[in-house]
Amino acid sequence: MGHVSAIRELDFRTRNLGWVNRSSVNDQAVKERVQDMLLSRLVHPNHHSEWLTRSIQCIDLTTLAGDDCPSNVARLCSKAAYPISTEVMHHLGLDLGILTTGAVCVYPARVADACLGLNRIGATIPVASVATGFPTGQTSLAVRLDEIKFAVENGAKEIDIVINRELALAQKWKELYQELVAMRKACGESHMKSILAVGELCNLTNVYKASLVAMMAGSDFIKTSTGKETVNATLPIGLVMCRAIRAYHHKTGFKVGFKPAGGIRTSKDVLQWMTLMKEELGDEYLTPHLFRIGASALLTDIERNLANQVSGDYYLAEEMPMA
Ligand SMILES: O=C[C@H](O)COP(=O)(O)O
Repeated sequence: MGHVSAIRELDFRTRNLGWVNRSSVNDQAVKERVQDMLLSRLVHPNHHSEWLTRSIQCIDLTTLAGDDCPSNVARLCSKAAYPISTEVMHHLGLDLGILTTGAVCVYPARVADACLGLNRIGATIPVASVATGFPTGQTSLAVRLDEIKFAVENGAKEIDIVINRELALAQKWKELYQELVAMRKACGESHMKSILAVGELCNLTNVYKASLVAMMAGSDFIKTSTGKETVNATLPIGLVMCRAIRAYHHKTGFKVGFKPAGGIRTSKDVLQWMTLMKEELGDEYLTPHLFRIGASALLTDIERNLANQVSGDYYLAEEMPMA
């Protein structure tokens, strides 16, 4: 059962603020679990190519710059549709066109350009839009909801909203839940990915509580960061969010996806994040309907690593096509 369609029938019966208020996180145990994972659970080098290729399908290929324009968004769309070179695809035994990124992610004003860019090359990759005053969310709720509607009307199938940090820091979980329910409604048929901006939530207990509230309000994904905070996606924070996803699934039966984002730039980073997903949530969470990686520069590094497997040469980032 899909979370989005189900939530309408639910009448929000999954809201359980008592559970939120009672929750707490043991920081030391989180640290030890992550250290153990990094020491003993990482992917064997023989499987790196396979895992890196798999990771490409989970990337939300992102551009969120003040100077974004139709031409760089069109290039992003081509890169999303053809993420690695023909030569590397051939070496991996893959047909051209079969491997794409999970989505392209842009500002609301660039959604129409992204839809056009993808249509022109016949790609059916979803367009994700950030919204609700990204990255800070510092505007009225009415304006934040209008921005969601604008992105949806322009063709965004996924909306990456930011939560109201003030409400989370003040422990106003009911008010945060109500805002998120309003955002969920504004998203309509489009998926809602809720960005917690974890680097601004002060502690891991707040990260866990905000994760629960976002899921109770109907988020399809919970996402770590905007990429604009001082602290973005870290493995301890990711572990806490994965545990919240697991607990929520056990209690309600809903599987919510996870999107680490911000500062994920290397193949080594992505292999660590994939290990976390596999260890904490299982293989099913290594697929694009439950796992996305928000990244602007990661794909180039993956491409360099895959090209190295083919030729034995190590290329500079600028030597990669459309890097
Ligand atoms: O949601 C995606 C992030 O904004 C991307 O962050 P990044 O530029 O650090 O990869």
